Amino acid sequence: MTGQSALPADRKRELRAAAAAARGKLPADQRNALSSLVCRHAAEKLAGEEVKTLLAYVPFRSELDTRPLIAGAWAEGCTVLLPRVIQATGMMSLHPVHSWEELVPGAFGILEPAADSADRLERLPRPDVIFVPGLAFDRRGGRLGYGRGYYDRLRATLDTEAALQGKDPLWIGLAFGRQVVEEVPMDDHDAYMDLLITEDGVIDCRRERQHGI
Ligand SMILES: Nc1nc2c(c(=O)[nH]1)N(C=O)[C@@H](CNc1ccc(C(=O)N[C@@H](CCC(=O)O)C(=O)O)cc1)CN2
Ligand SMILES: Nc1ncnc2c1ncn2[C@@H]1O[C@H](COP(=O)(O)OP(=O)(O)OP(=O)(O)O)[C@@H](O)[C@H]1O
Repeated sequence: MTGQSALPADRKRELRAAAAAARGKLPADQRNALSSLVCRHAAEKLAGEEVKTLLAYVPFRSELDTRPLIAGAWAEGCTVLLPRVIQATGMMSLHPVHSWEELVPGAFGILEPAADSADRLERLPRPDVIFVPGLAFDRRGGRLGYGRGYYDRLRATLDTEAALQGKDPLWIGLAFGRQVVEEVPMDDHDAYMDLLITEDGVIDCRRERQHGI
């Protein structure tokens, strides 16, 4: 990693580049092995939580491969929602997906539900769990994404709805252990994770924040 600059925006940019490079250096076979470990920890966590609906993401570039987690959720009869990026507004719409065949390459080449996918979040049960991608995380639940704020905006939207419905989804960051850093610089709008899952297991970020560690 390079030395710290004074401004959070500069530090984020530096960390983004370093984290993307570190993740990209993982050979594919290791990435697959670590991904299945992370997915196994995540599935175990879900089994204990009575999850009916979850929001997942389909990996791109050298991201952790979440596909075993999605396939496992289908097998368990969970409703799996996947996001579709709406570039014009910076928002994401959420759609139930039942098979890989329903996906098409969308913005940034990420596999997403097709644009004409009928169901939207408004008419759906809210996700009980949200799996969040990221370039880097810290143990307190700090997260660094690609810098477009999609998940921060989703959080803001869901928080407004939660105030009406009284139900908060569990936010879970998924990452390789090498993506966990000492501290991610966080702005006011940045959403903290509740849990972070790596190949080493589950980190309760809420507890880490409470105990100031
Ligand atoms: N698998 C997956 N799906 C996801 C996300 C993710 O991180 N992973 N996102 C999480 O938010 C959203 C997509 N966000 C993205 C934001 C920026 C870039 C991107 O290519 N950025 C340029 C930086 C320059 C620029 O801003 O154009 C780059 O990285 O080269 C890609 C995806 C929604 N879906
Ligand atoms: N709730 C929000 N409403 C409007 N704009 C927001 C909101 N949250 C974040 N933004 C904007 O999004 C931009 C990117 O934020 P940030 O650098 O934290 O992205 P990120 O979390 O790394 O990216 P991503 O979530 O796409 O992976 C910032 O310019 C920020 O002002």
